[in-house]
Amino acid sequence: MKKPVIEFKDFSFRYKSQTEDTLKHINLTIYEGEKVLLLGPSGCGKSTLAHCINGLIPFSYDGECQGSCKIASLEVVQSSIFQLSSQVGTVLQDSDAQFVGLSVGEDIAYALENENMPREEMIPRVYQSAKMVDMHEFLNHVPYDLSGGQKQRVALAGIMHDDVKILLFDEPLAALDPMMGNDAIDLIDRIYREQKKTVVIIEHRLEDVLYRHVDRVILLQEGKIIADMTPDELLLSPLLKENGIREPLYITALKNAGCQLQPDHISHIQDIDLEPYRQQLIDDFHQSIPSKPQEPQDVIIEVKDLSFAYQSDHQILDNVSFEIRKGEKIAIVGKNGAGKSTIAKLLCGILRPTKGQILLKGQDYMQYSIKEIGGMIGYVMQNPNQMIVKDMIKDEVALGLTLHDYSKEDIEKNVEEALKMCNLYAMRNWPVSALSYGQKKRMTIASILAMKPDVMILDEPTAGQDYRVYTEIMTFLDYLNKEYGITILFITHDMHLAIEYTDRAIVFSEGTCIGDDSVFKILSDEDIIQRAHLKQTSLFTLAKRIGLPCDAFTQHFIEHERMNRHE
Ligand SMILES: Nc1ncnc2c1ncn2[C@@H]1O[C@H](COP(=O)(O)OP(=O)(O)OP(=O)(O)O)[C@@H](O)[C@H]1O
Ligand SMILES: Nc1ncnc2c1ncn2[C@@H]1O[C@H](COP(=O)(O)OP(=O)(O)OP(=O)(O)O)[C@@H](O)[C@H]1O
Repeated sequence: MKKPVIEFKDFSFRYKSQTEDTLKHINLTIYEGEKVLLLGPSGCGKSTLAHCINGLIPFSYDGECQGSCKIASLEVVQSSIFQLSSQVGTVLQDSDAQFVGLSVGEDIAYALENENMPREEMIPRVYQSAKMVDMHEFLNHVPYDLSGGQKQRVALAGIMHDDVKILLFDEPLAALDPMMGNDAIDLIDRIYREQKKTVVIIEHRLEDVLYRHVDRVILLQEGKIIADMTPDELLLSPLLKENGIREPLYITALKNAGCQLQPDHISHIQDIDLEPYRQQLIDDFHQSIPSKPQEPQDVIIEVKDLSFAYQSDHQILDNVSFEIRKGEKIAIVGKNGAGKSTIAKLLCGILRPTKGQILLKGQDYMQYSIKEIGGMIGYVMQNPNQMIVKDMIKDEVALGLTLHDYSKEDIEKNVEEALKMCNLYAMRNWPVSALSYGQKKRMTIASILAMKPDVMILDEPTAGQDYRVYTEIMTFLDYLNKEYGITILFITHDMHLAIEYTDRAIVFSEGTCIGDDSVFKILSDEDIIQRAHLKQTSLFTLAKRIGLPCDAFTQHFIEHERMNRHE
């Protein structure tokens, strides 16, 4: 008989500053050794449910609980945070918020130190874990100097030693490069199988999580559980579409071609029997009409032989050169720590090159002040918490405009427009602290949009967003690009975003530029994929299995999606 380890019975929770319950009458039992995926649109209460499991509610977040929530037989409201934290290990969405050590090594060793493990035993264990996430060369580094994905890797390494029953992952993939994302899902799967832990994963990237077996998917909507089923059942139901969650790309491709899906291993592209769908996919593919390439525009940014080091003995970027033309949409892709955010900071003048030159509209960057560059090039950082200064949403979005001496009327107008565009207008008078992570991210995009820059650089703009918001943000950026000619650079680990919304990819690996071509060509190049830790989407796998050309098949899919969006 399976033993329940997480039990919610008619459980509701209301944050102190909210007038309505965020979680409403939750009834949910998760059994020992199960792997469960928690899905739902942004703001539906996934992280709030996670906070109840790891004890942050009621200990760190003020509010009112009703009903019962038992974790490993402990009634949460009657237990201490220490009792609960010895049962649950958490990897958070915001990797900055979870460091406890002063160095990477100390951080990974934390759980072992708590167990009083002797040093000689601990050192090889820490090295081994760091090696599993490819961070063994960073053991002496300060966590705060790491790239976003490197921080997330350290958090994953740390959790491997936790002697806990339950492991909770709140968007573990958001900052990881595609190859590491796969490795992380493998790693979680291994811990689940070998150590028989109960695993709860919150993640918008359904397809990436389903890469390995999941027992159940729980779907949350406006604080209520609306579905609890197997992945196959969920993929066959209309629930994903109805709730604004992106289904795996190969499923969409099969549906686009008019295939009637059968309930047969459809949650794994490798296992699915494609015979019943083959002819339909081929016929649909042959109806493709390729779109016309765009005329090239003037160069707006020119990067020449650029090198950069944070510390003189450690080169981060080495002799990087590329040009960006007005109106282009470019994906900057590559391995965690390759230097993508560093290049973004150089492009918007926050950092200055150690060697080489950057030209903006034909003039050397050195001739502009940081404020002037900031008016022309907007940068939306990866972690919204690193950008936020003000307490109130409206003030935060107005901040850049105020600093650039815009008139009161223009500030009002631009802020209102940007908030509406980012679907935050209804929350304009809220404090920033009441926003979910995904909502905060949208607010930081609104702050930059309000400035109407020539070039926008967005570092993982859609990480942590549900598909509805993802599509809204991306369609909107597409509109800004087409209507106003704004040049857009996306730093992204999301290969679907790259193929669907950009025309060109610049690829970085270990501080050098190893590829600069159309996204389809880049993702057809096995060598670049390996070196830059990229990943072919499931569309490539589907095309390969059917025997169609991968890049043309992907392009056909993208054209179809674009047409659907504009209908
Ligand atoms: N500390 C807080 N105080 C008040 N309200 C909050 C707080 N944290 C979250 N909320 C509200 O609770 C709702 C659910 O937030 P939660 O973070 O659980 O959502 P989520 O499903 O994890 O969203 P996302 O996918 O965007 O991270 C949101 O509407 C948010 O505004
Ligand atoms: N302030 C800093 N001081 C010292 N080293 C730093 C600092 N910021 C970043 N680094 C190092 O520079 C390298 C490049 O980091 P960067 O953030 O540019 O990578 P990235 O390609 O954006 O990675 P990710 O995909 O993980 O976000 C990494 O090895 C990182 O550890």
